[in-house]
Amino acid sequence: MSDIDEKQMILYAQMANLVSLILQWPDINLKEIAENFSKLACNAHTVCDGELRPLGTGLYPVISIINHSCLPNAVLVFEGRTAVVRAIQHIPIGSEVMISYIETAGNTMTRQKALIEQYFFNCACPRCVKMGQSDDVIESAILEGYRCKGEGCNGFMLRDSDDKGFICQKCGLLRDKEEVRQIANEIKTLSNKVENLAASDRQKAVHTYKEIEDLQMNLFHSHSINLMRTREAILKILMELCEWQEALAYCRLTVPAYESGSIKSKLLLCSEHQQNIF
Ligand SMILES: C[S@@+](CC[C@H](N)C(=O)[O-])C[C@H]1O[C@@H](n2cnc3c(N)ncnc32)[C@H](O)[C@@H]1O
Repeated sequence: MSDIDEKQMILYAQMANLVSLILQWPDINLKEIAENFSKLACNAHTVCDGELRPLGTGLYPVISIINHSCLPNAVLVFEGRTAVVRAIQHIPIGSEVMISYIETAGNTMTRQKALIEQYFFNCACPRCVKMGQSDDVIESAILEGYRCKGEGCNGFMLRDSDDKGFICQKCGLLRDKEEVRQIANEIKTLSNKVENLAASDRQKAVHTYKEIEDLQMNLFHSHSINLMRTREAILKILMELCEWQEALAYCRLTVPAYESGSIKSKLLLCSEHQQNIF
């Protein structure tokens, strides 16, 4: 409980009060109920269907002893209500089975933030202990950084020391920060628009997401998470529209971001996703 921030504590206390109001037991221990809510948050898992849509929360005592790694060797999937842990690589006898509690397609800071906020711990996995080291900086620049505009260059870019923009670490080309800002603003405007469209007009939503995709292809590295998320959104709507061939093409486009570096756990889910569609 000591690791939980104040806002979360207040939420647990409010939930405990609600339980007390419903049960009306004279000797109810509010602190104990709040503690139980915090234990549930750290040990429960989101139960998803075959298309990774969340169905609810489940507490599985055996699964809850499995630790987290941002470089997992297994994934947790659900067959109905049954939780299944599936190896995604050879796990030698005596090695620890590790799953990921969070979306692994994110840079170290993003992942650490998610783990602290949702599970209240500082991750000490082999990927997180490399934070700030060159491998980690490169992975972050690929997943969340900008694209080099040099013809055929797929280098990653880092902010230049004069703060004029971003320098490609492969060919040395500078990308002006004003240009980056302008495209980012256009993407933001379209993203605000598309949120309202997704429920009301799917065709228009796909059209707008494709405009965002074009801008993001110009702005971000080809393995960018932002680009992948836009493609996942297009894929979801195409599936709802039963546009299977185009959905398959988009499903395949989302794979490279997961293949980059170490994000292979999601691949298994992605291939399952494809099997469910086709
Ligand atoms: C679902 S439990 C996992 C089992 C737990 N280690 C145990 O002994 O019961 C989740 C808790 O394990 C710890 N944990 C899991 N993965 C970790 C990691 N990669 N780094 C640090 N702590 C971790 C955290 O305290 C987290 O709240």
